[in-house]
Amino acid sequence: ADLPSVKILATGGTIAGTAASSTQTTGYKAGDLGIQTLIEAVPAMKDYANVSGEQVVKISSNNMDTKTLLKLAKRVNELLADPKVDAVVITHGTDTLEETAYFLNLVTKSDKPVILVGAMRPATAISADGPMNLLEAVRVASTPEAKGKGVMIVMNDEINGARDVTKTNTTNPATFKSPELGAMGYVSGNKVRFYKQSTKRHTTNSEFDVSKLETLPRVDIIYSHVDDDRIMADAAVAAGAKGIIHAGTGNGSIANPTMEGLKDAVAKGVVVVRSARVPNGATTVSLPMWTKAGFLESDTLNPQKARLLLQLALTKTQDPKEIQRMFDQY
Ligand SMILES: NC(=O)C[C@H](N)C(=O)O
Repeated sequence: ADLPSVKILATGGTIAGTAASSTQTTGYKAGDLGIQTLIEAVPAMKDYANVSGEQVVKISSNNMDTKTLLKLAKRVNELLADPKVDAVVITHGTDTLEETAYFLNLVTKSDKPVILVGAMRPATAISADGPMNLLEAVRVASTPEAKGKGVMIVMNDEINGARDVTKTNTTNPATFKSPELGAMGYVSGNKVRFYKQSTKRHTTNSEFDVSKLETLPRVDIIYSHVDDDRIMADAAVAAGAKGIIHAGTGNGSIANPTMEGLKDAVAKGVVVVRSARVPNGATTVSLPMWTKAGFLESDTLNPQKARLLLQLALTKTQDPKEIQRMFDQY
């Protein structure tokens, strides 16, 4: 009775996936099972928390969209404003798990724990990873130390911070890692152990607010490559993009023809941010002409997270200096 109250919001994903046989680990139906079935599969959760569930959507997370992100964020804020709710756990597909986690890290108005969890094997598989992951997510959510650390992903015995975590393997259960910057903690045996946390702004220290938003500005990602040209930049502008994230080669480098397209985009009022297709390291100014062109830099945010930050930034300002400040702080 004295245990914390944890609300589990379910969105679908492989953790709720079903396949025809116990050996099938690809080609299954993601998001098939409802939240009640997931809760019933892990009775041990009641040793750590009073859990209750709520189904938000039932999707495979490759289909996540702005509408659902905003709906989820608003519901999380509503629940955490309730003194009877101590923490929220969100079950989610792994494909875009890092994006939803980072988005919530920026817009959650509470220091109560918000933990995202998924699975790489469907619920019907031998050695399905979902039930243990869910138990560990609830355990972390119920730990007093989890408060105020920002949104986290708990999977495969690791606690990773929303800002630095990324999916690193297409099929392996040990897929969520914070390369180089490292995990925040472990769920190890009977202990939840924390070692570090991000110094970046998040949750109660964030300036972003979704409470009055119905949509977000369009921001496209351009992935650079050998033989790159300006066609994607022109297409983004034609589609009405208010921002472009350039996933550059190396330290956010840009091919000359693409550079021309992006310069024209800036001239039309589009905010261009240099990120990188390289998984580690901060994007810094390596050529003065990129600064002169008005391009901003994403720091260590990968392109998909830089996109979300730019979308939120554009709900507040168009001023490149202000937006660069945000990239430096979040
Ligand atoms: N492992 C998974 O959850 C993958 C699935 N396609 C999803 O993101 O919903």
